Amino acid sequence: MSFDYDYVVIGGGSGGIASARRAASYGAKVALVEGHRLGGTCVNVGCVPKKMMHIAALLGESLEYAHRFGWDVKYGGFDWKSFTQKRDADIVRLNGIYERNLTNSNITLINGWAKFVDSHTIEVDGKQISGKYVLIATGGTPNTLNIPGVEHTINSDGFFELQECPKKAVVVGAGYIAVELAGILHALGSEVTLVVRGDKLLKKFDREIIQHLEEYLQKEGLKILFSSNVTKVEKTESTLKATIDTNGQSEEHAVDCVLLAVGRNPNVDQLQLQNTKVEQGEKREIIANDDDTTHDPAVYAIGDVVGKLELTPVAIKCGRLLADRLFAEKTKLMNYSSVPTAIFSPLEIGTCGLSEEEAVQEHGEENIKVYRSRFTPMIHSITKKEVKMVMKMIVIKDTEKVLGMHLIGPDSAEIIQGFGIAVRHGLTKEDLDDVVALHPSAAEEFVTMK
Ligand SMILES: Cc1cc2nc3c(=O)[nH]c(=O)nc-3n(C[C@H](O)[C@H](O)[C@H](O)COP(=O)(O)OP(=O)(O)OC[C@H]3O[C@@H](n4cnc5c(N)ncnc54)[C@H](O)[C@@H]3O)c2cc1C
Ligand SMILES: NC(=O)c1ccc[n+]([C@@H]2O[C@H](COP(=O)([O-])OP(=O)(O)OC[C@H]3O[C@@H](n4cnc5c(N)ncnc54)[C@H](O)[C@@H]3O)[C@@H](O)[C@H]2O)c1
Repeated sequence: MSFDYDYVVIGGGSGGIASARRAASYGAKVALVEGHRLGGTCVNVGCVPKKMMHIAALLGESLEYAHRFGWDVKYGGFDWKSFTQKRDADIVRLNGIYERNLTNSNITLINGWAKFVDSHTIEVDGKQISGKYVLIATGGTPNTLNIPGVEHTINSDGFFELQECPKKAVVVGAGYIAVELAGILHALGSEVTLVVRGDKLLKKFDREIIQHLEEYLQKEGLKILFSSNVTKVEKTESTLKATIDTNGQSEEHAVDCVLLAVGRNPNVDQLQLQNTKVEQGEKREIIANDDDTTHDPAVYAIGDVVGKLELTPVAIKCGRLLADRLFAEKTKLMNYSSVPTAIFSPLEIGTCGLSEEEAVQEHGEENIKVYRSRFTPMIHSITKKEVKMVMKMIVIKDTEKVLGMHLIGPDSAEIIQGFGIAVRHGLTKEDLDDVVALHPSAAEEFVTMK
């Protein structure tokens, strides 16, 4: 049987582009179909614009601190429009780079939404193409709530379209996106209420670290309502009215923005998967095996659409490893354990491996040991801001093999990327102690813990 292409990739986001380019580098004939903007969620409405806003928030904080370090700073406030225009222009620049990279890799870019005609055949705007292998890398879309007035709310996509900083905002959710966007909005001048269904933020993370975050955010003036739900949103003449139910008590809040960050759904609606043998799970995610195969032998799936670990570097790595296996006879599979990750809230959290709670559950409390360090970061010895840095290392008691490392404080994302190597490769506390400390730094605590 002959096909138009060796590899047809649906979705030009983090995973799709990485897989397409790796396949093309081995000489495969590749087509990539993208219905919207190249770069997908991460570049257009995710990691990249979010991180730019995180930087804007941190710079605002630095301005506050600068005069305590002797600088004469005139503080004129934050110009949301000017900043967001520059942010968006840079994203357009990135879209262009992605397009040029595809062209330079001899990949055929097809603009439009793909649907399956059969396992090997895709239709885009009435035109059909076939591929020996087809990759689904269509990512996800924001979830919503079934409440009256939901049409007046926005999600994370809408957040990046805001033309001005809302004076008052309600953010619903307790995951990565809710915490990051609430924290960033607060730091950029919004009065934020975070509405959390349960009794904690980020429930899969190390509890002690998250407690520190919860206390910090509240001390900074961000209001967190636990055991709460937004039950209704109404549009009034000048603002929105959000009804928030807390333990059965209802209260109305006049706000400019209600942002829902209540999880994401796999982006599968347009694919017409019924024309393939692909099967889906409870949340409609595509069921993919460890080698990214689906129930259809011609179709593979990676990234957010399979819902295993929704992070850009995970989608990229999966995409590249898959291309290695399909077109270069390599065998390596994705390893989902000990993936480092960060929260930019904007106080940073870095984490890799098991939380203390997970370690207790997996190994038993008597078999683990926790090293901790809690100190004032050097910058705050002068700013006098009362905020501590907390670092934790969880090890197996006998061997002192590192199971997890977690920290909260400035530069935590940068720090955990390096120390992730220790967790991923099963190093021991002794191995870490063997490394000479870099002084003065916060990171040195991880090689000097007692
Ligand atoms: C607000 C936010 C912040 C985030 N921050 C981070 C972060 O800091 N770090 C991190 O690691 N991760 C972050 N993420 C997660 C990260 O963005 C995703 O894990 C990553 O983008 C997933 O890549 P993907 O290739 O699976 O899908 P995507 O990047 O979503 O790409 C899928 C692409 O497929 C296209 N598509 C869909 N259906 C079709 C179709 N039928 N035909 C043609 N094209 C189609 C879409 O238009 C899209 O461009 C964030 C996400 C959000 C929402
Ligand atoms: N810094 C980063 O790396 C980063 C940043 C943003 C997103 N991401 C990735 O994107 C994924 C999606 O992020 P997310 O925040 O949308 O999802 P999430 O799974 O992290 O959190 C979803 C939140 O929504 C809440 N929720 C669900 N239904 C609800 C309801 N009906 N009412 C109230 N609350 C409800 C959940 O309790 C949870 O707190 C993350 O899991 C992460 O992998 C990563």
